[in-house]
Amino acid sequence: MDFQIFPPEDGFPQATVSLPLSKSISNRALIINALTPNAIPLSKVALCDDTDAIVHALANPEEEIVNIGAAGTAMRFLTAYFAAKNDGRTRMIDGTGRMRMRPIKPLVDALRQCGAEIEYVGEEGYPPLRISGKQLHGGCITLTAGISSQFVSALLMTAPAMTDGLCLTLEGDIVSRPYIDMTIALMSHWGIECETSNSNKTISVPSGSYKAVEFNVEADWSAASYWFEIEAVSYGEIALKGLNDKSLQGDSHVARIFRNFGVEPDWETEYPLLKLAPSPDIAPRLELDMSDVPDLAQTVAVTCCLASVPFRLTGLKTLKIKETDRLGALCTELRKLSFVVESVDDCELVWNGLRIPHPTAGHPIAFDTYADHRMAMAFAPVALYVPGIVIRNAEVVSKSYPEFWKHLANAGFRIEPYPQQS
Ligand SMILES: O=C(O)C1=C[C@@H](OP(=O)(O)O)[C@@H](O)[C@H](O)C1
Ligand SMILES: C=C(OP(=O)(O)O)C(=O)O
Repeated sequence: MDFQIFPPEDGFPQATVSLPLSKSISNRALIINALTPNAIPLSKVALCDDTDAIVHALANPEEEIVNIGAAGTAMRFLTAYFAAKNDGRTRMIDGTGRMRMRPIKPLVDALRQCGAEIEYVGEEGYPPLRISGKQLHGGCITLTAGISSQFVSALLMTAPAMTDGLCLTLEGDIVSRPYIDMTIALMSHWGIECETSNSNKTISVPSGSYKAVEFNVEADWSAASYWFEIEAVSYGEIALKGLNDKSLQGDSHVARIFRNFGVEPDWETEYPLLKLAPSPDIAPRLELDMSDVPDLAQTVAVTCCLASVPFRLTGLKTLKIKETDRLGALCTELRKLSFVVESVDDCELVWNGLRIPHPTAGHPIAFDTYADHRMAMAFAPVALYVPGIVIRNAEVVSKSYPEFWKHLANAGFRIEPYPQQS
């Protein structure tokens, strides 16, 4: 379904938004709980496709084909989990067409070194995989850390179930480091302490049992980022229910990034209220290394364009292997708004302020979403700038934030189905 979006009539979005729960935290908590003897069930987890994929797979261990859809974390975490599950079962784990293009070789190689039996069903290095669950021995291994931190998290979480534990040395640059720190922090909550050494490049995990504990999942800071974007271009009144200042999520960094646009959360109010300074001191240009916060790249790039802030975002090499090639998708879609944004060396996104009008032939500007929830959510606020834009295949938001459109409507936006073009 395609949606046409109009801003609130008075131009000021107003809402108290009940943010979704963090899918990254939910997915880790579910895997760790599944490895915990007599675990205490989680009272709430994120309600979204990526978490549903893990909930379903864990609840149906007899299924021979595990379909995780488009969820990268589910593919990587469950590969390690099922490889280390000593139940003698063989399962095939598969996902969408795009998932079959997302690399998994470093994780498979590492698990094989730990004793796992995993085969590629199709192309070498990519899902689907055939996995036979067995007792892994673990040991000392090295892993390239520049493709996805999810490989590291998957290995760490399953390591206590390996007879010798795991000593993991990360090679090369480390992408998405805060997600590794999140994994280590959650394992500690469940009673397993990882030790880091060698400038944080070596992580040792003892063999042992997680302890049954209670746990509450935080609200999702990546989802909050779209509300920061809305505030930055509208002077709205947006309260973000459930948002935690002291968060395990690296994407909480969005609060610091958005100071560059004059937006700050007020933590003194009942729910954190986003505030835009009356005469915001907007950065003339942004230079940001995004390697710790790749999921914020779309939000920041679109906001910069709408706020006329030229930028250079670096550390983006993983964007090409996410739900879509996000570098290409951003350049193509921002071009529809006249912004000439360029991808440099497949790892940077640069806009020097150049704008070249893009003909619309009298039609509303329609943004393609490439089966990527973050494309839909980052471009929706453009309606404040060009009323009546269209977001194609708007249902993609269900990957992490199914209620996004409902929340946008609650904030005063008018959202109408738009006839699909053939
Ligand atoms: O571990 C996680 O929960 C995630 C890690 C990141 O992936 P990469 O490590 O592949 O960058 C991030 O983009 C993804 O949305 C969630
Ligand atoms: C990259 C993402 O998810 P995943 O890698 O888990 O599919 C995301 O949610 O932006």
